[in-house]
Amino acid sequence: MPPIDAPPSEQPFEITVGPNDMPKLNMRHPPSAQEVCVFTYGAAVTSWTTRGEDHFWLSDTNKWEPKGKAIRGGIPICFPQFGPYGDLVQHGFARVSEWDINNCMVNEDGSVSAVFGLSSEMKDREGVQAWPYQFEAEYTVTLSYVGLETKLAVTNKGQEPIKFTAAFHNYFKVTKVDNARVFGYEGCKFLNRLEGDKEMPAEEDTGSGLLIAQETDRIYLNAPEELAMFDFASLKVLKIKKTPTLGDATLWNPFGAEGADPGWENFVCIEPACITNPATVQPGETWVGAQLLGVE
Ligand SMILES: O=P(O)(O)OC[C@H]1O[C@H](O)[C@H](O)[C@@H](O)[C@@H]1O
Repeated sequence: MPPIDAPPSEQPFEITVGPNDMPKLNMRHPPSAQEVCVFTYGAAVTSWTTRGEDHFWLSDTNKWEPKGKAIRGGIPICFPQFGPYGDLVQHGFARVSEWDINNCMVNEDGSVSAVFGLSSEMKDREGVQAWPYQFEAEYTVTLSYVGLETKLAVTNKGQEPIKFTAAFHNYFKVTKVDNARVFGYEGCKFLNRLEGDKEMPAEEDTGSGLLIAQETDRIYLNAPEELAMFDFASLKVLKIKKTPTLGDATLWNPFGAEGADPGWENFVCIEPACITNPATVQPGETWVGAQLLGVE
């Protein structure tokens, strides 16, 4: 790690403000030339770079107003509800709530972590009161030699079991959606969200990955712990490793459908999630879901 008097560009943590004075944390891991930016609004990762190259797509339409609208791009956190499956706002309140920065640390192995917190005690935070449970959520973002890890830990602080769905809504940047091939979903059945969540059989494994050639909105069931995406133009391989607690994974691109973000051609959403088998947390217990992202 850099010495304490290292130049500002090498310091691991820097809290600054983004558009409209929205607080954000820049975290660096100089030995691997990685950097990540996380806004406290939604604890939203908005960029992750290796040697200056960003792997996340961020919409040009973002208004950067912390007023109930999620930042589109990066990694919105869907919690405690994925999509419209429940009584809460679409994808839950975590992505439209202001999170605290609980801790920033250099770990023993030289990796760096930032920990964000949101709990039912923070009654002033957007949406929190709409969920009738006592909870403490901790979101840890870590940069290490292997890549970027995001980890959501949810502790039940109440007296009754908590049930929720969640996802890391990754917006991966691609040169063009049809240059991308997704690997890992071969052999998995999926719910087709475009056909009322109809369960579809697994597609044939062609060995050359899945091409998105039309509007796609799917929840893959029992998705493997490792997924990957290859971009033919940039020759970039992106690898996703997820914990078994995130049994599902989605695949989404609106492909120019009505209302699609004008930048739709440049992202593919692959979202490790627990949707079809919601998480249940007993009083006093903690549920943990994590993903590790790497690029080659
Ligand atoms: O527009 P948002 O609420 O951010 O949701 C964006 C997308 O998220 C997920 O990928 C869902 O499967 C899609 O159905 C949804 O359109």
